[in-house]
Amino acid sequence: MIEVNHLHKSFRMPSKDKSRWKRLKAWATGREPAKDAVRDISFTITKGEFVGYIGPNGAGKSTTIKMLTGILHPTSGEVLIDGLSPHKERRKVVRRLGVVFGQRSQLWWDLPVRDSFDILAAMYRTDEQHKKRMLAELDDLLTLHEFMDTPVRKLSLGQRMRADLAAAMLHEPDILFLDEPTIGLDVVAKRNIRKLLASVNREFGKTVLLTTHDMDDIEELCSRVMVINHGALAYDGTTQELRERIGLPTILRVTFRESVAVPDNAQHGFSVGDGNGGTELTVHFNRHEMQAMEVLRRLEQFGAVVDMHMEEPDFEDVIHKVY
Ligand SMILES: Nc1ncnc2c1ncn2[C@@H]1O[C@H](COP(=O)(O)OP(=O)(O)OP(=O)(O)O)[C@@H](O)[C@H]1O
Repeated sequence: MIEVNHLHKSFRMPSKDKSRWKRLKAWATGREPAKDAVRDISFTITKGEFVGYIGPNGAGKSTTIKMLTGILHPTSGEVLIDGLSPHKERRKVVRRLGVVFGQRSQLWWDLPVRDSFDILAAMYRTDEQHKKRMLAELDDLLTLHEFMDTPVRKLSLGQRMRADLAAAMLHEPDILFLDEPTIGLDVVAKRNIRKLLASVNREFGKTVLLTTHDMDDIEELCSRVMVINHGALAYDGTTQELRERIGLPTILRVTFRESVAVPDNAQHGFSVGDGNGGTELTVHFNRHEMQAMEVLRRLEQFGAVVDMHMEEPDFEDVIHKVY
């Protein structure tokens, strides 16, 4: 179980004063300006939950995760992992945690995957038999044998993510922190990783906290989502309720062979945006109510369509809408 109570983190920022003396004085007296990266966050995650932790760049996600793992000390407030404080009892806590960073691997770049696992097993003092049993279980789940003897630098991104996931689970932690595990993957690899993450949660019973900028990750995997913005928790609830709250329209940009004039009519099922009267028209529609093909079919009554381009609402707009 993860308990977070009134968590706060502020960073002291170097003074911008031009005078070196004043900058030194600000540093020595602790009067440098402070930046609040995480502001009074509280939540509880119970065993077996799969929770999304989302927010725009700079919102405070990594800072929170770093406090949960004991890398950073909170300025105030408290984190408890199974009743233990990560920064006071770091050794005990890290045994219960597995962490995957999509942007950087915790494996040794030039070594075969197998050697990285050996090093990690030694670091966690996992005995040989236990390691073999765990690797066999993880191989069943993640098909590791395909690349066990390949140096990490030669793995595809999807394979590297599978190897990193195995590395994070080798010491059998109950809790996984996944920081953008699908970043950079193509559609097929993303789908595979999502399937694996779902099994890790359902079959292995791991509690998962997932940070991502990919709304599909959230929609497919998480029963609960927390949104953080400017360091504060803006939403904590089910994905279903979040989806309903979002309700932002999808944008369709359509190019017609000739200029069109489309009357803005609620009966269309879409609303007309920029470009009416010209050849490039923007329309907005709700994907939950109507499919893009149906919108196109209706638009074709007004002229021949030669090209189209669909855009989902911007992630940050979605988050703003959540407030
Ligand atoms: N060591 C640090 N010193 C000063 N400021 C920091 C430090 N680490 C983070 N910050 C600031 O705290 C705020 C929150 O940063 P954080 O990395 O937690 O955001 P994030 O939500 O993880 O963003 P991203 O999605 O871009 O990874 C940002 O304004 C960042 O500049």
